[in-house]
Amino acid sequence: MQIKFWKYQGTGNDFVLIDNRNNIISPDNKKLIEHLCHRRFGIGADGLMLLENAEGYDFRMRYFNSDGGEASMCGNGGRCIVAFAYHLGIINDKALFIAVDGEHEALVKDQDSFVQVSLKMINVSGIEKGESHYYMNTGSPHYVKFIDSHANFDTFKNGKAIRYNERFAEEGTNVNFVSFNDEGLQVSTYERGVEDETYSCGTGVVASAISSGFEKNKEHFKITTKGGNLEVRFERIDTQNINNVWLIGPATKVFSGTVNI
Ligand SMILES: N[C@@H](CCC[C@H](N)C(=O)O)C(=O)O
Repeated sequence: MQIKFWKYQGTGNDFVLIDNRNNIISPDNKKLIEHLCHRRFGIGADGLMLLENAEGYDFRMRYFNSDGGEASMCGNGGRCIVAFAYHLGIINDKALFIAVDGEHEALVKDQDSFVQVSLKMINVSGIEKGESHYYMNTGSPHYVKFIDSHANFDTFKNGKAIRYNERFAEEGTNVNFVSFNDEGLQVSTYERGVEDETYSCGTGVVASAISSGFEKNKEHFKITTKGGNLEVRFERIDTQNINNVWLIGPATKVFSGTVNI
């Protein structure tokens, strides 16, 4: 059987998108999802998303890491699926959708070669502050560590060591490294479920901005990632509660095609 797919990327975090409103793919088919994301034997992506019907919402987002496992929230994926819904004509300049972590609003600005998507993320609470790290859930779990510079820094090696340490080995965590520059922040991320450094991670950039906000007493950051630039805004209620979190950046359709499944 052949199915149609679309490939999108948001600051280099890349995804296979499938319009699953007619249930053409079973979300339980882990092997197939892993195969479609494989960079040698499949289409190749950090993750796969199914756009599905959801009563009371424009659509449901189901996100899978490239290992085929249904994962927690993906911020860049959220921005890309909003662009996908816009290109399919499901939404105009606004969206309200449901994902694994709850409902999300989004705003769309068409820039011809890409779509600028502002995505409202969940409120963040229960923030852990350690000697040299922050740990929080921004839709997905994120460990954030500040480093002096990204020059010659090995995100894969250092990220993997934290992701597989005694505390995180079983459940996994995403690991972000943050350095400050004149523009704002530079962030690199090791992602669980991809088990590699990705070019960008939306929920990771949000966790990095919230952590940096405590250090710099700010509520708005411009962020550089390996795959491009993002912006994060939020409102700090107190040391444990962050509300009105927005992740803003480009989402681009790369190509579409059909694949045998
Ligand atoms: N790339 C994502 C995060 C995807 C989920 C993560 N790998 C996990 O399993 O926690 C993003 O842009 O937020």
